[in-house]
Amino acid sequence: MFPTINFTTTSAYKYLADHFIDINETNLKSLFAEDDERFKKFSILFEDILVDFSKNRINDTTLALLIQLARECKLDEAIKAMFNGDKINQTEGRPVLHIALRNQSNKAILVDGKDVMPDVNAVLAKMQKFSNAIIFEEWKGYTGKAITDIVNIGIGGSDLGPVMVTEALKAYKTRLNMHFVSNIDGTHLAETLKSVNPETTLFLVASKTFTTQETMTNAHSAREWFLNSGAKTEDIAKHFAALSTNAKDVAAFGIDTENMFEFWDWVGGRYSLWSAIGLSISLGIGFDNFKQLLAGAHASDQHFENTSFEQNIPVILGLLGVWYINFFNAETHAILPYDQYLHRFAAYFQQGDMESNGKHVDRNGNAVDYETGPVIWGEPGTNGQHAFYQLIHQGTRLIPCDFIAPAQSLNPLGDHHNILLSNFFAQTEALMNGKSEEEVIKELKNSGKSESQIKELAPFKVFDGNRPTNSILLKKVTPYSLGSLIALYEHKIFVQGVIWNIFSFDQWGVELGKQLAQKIQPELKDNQPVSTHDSSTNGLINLYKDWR
Ligand SMILES: O=P(O)(O)OC[C@H]1O[C@@H](O)[C@@H](O)[C@@H](O)[C@@H]1O
Repeated sequence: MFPTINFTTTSAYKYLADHFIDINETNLKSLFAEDDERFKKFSILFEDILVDFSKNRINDTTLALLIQLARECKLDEAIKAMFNGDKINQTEGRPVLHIALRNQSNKAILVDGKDVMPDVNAVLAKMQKFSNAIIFEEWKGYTGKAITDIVNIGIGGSDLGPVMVTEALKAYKTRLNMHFVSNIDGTHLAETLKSVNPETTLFLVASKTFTTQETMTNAHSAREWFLNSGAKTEDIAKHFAALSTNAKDVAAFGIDTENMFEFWDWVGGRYSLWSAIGLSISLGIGFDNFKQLLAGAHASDQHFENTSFEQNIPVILGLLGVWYINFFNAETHAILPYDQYLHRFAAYFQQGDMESNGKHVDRNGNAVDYETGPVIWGEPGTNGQHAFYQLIHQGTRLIPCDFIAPAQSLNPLGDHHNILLSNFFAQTEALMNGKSEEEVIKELKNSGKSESQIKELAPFKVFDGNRPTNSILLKKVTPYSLGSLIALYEHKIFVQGVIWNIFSFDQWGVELGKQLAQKIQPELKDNQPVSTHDSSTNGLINLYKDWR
């Protein structure tokens, strides 16, 4: 296991703390003015993805110190440990091997002395065969009709990845209509079932554990709906498949284990879209495109594993995050894709990042005395511009943002893409440069305002600027480039977890609410008032009982 180091005790941290005082007084604009090479120096081209991090509040010294910090925290050893299959998810005693799921090199990866690749490849082959049978209409429903609709029932990692990717790659869609049901709110399933026909619908019950309450409740209700439509129990085999690590419970549910697509406990839920959980992706965009997604992610894995820290995108992005969170006290990080297809990208990484790095104890079990994972949020541009960008431009908080855009549109339509991209370029420029009082006054004068009006209005129109952004420009959103992009973000989260000395691959924080809900559920069966909770919880439950 790689060593546990409190990053605030490293020499790099101390140098960074001093250096921060200088940078905090330096303006990004002047950093650009001083250095013609800044863009060249602070951007990385990786295949068809350009990551421009030059509009960050850094100079050569900052970057060198951040990299020293990574070295002192033994990031190199941590990366090796993950790729080696060491049990780095220590609190659950498991390795972390989503990289094996997309290991196109087929190099052996050992878990407890056994190469996992033959099993990974066998499930991929099964997914290919199944996807093709459904897409090309060899597989028929119980009345002999081809499948037209897929309903994926899952939540968290068994939902967000497939939703995000099938939306992002809609332009590559097969003939199948995709639906995703996650919420335990009956509305989600009921509304979905209104639009599908039991004879032509395939349900994928996606759950790593196959015990998640929301998913199992939705799956049982879907089965009941199917059987109520006139189908028989033996017809379930044609209309239900399971994506899970839990063969026993899959069989108990009544799903033929022939229709079970397996994965393993070394795949974290929020890192599972590359596994059998990706079956909905493979059905939605075709297996060859799913393979391309894996290939793109594999390229990023190799980049992460083999590139020097100075040129390593996840390392740089991760360290920049640490710089803002731990030195500038930034609390949030916005992900802003200028691509409608990527509209669930930020939502996906809310789980990816916040469930991974929302931790308050270090790897020794001690409470940390520094901040860890940020709040991740975002919406696609330009919608965000007309909603919350006001706060990013003129609010009191520092919000580092990632701007993401493709150079080529998948729907070239008049001048739309140039307009979209002009906004993409303009926003980061505006956030960096801001608008000085002088400029504002000049502008107001030119618009014919009086001296007193100018004096009155000017303060509201000033933009401080100096607000940091990354620009990620993709040539085009393809299965391959999307796979690469997702994996770069995954590894960024890993880098930050190592610096913060926390376990990024467990998620104990989701358990308490689940436990309490299980205690409360039986109390809701009758109309007797409850008194076993605090007065607020009692009051709410009792009013609910009155009102329902
Ligand atoms: O895939 P299953 O096991 O249904 O879990 C679904 C989700 O449950 C949550 O409570 C978390 O643990 C997530 O990490 C997970 O993705």
